[in-house]
Amino acid sequence: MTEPIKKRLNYLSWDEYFMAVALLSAERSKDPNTQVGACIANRQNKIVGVGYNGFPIGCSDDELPWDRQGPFLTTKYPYVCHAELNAVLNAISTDLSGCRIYVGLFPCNECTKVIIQSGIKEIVYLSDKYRDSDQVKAAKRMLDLAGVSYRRFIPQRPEITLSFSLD
Ligand SMILES: O=c1ccn([C@H]2C[C@H](O)[C@@H](COP(=O)(O)O)O2)c(=O)[nH]1
Ligand SMILES: [Zn+2]
Repeated sequence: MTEPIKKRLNYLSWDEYFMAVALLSAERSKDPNTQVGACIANRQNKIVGVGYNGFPIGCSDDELPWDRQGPFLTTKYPYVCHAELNAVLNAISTDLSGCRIYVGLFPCNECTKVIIQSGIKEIVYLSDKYRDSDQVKAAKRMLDLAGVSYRRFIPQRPEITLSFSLD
């Protein structure tokens, strides 16, 4: 008798899958300093929205600045749409009740307002590199008040490799 073929065991967990989609989406970003991606999953573990940070539709990447410093209007900050905002706006529904959002970077206060208002109930993040900023402090204050939970994604593997080779 031949042994039955066993299922593959090295498959991605849901958390790994959605975080990987967020990180892949971030690869679309043209921000030279920080590329952020976001992936929204619903209660059935279906992806309902993805996004990354970039300038608004119709606003040429060649016209607007990517600078971080200098007078406000000469920097990227007044112009760039954040990944979480884009993911919510790209979502298939405006009602994201009970959904989770996977993000490469802890959301700022403005994204947090969008996340709360959309009905998203959990944030799973990778980096919290701006944890000491007022924006992130304000974000956490609002999330705590609104009962939106957040947890850091703790990788169980160092990387996921994708290959475009056919064989
Ligand atoms: O909630 C957030 C916060 C920031 N971003 C984007 C906006 C910018 O493109 C970069 C941050 O640039 P720094 O050079 O690190 O200041 O990240 C976002 O998408 N979501
Ligand atoms: Zn933001």
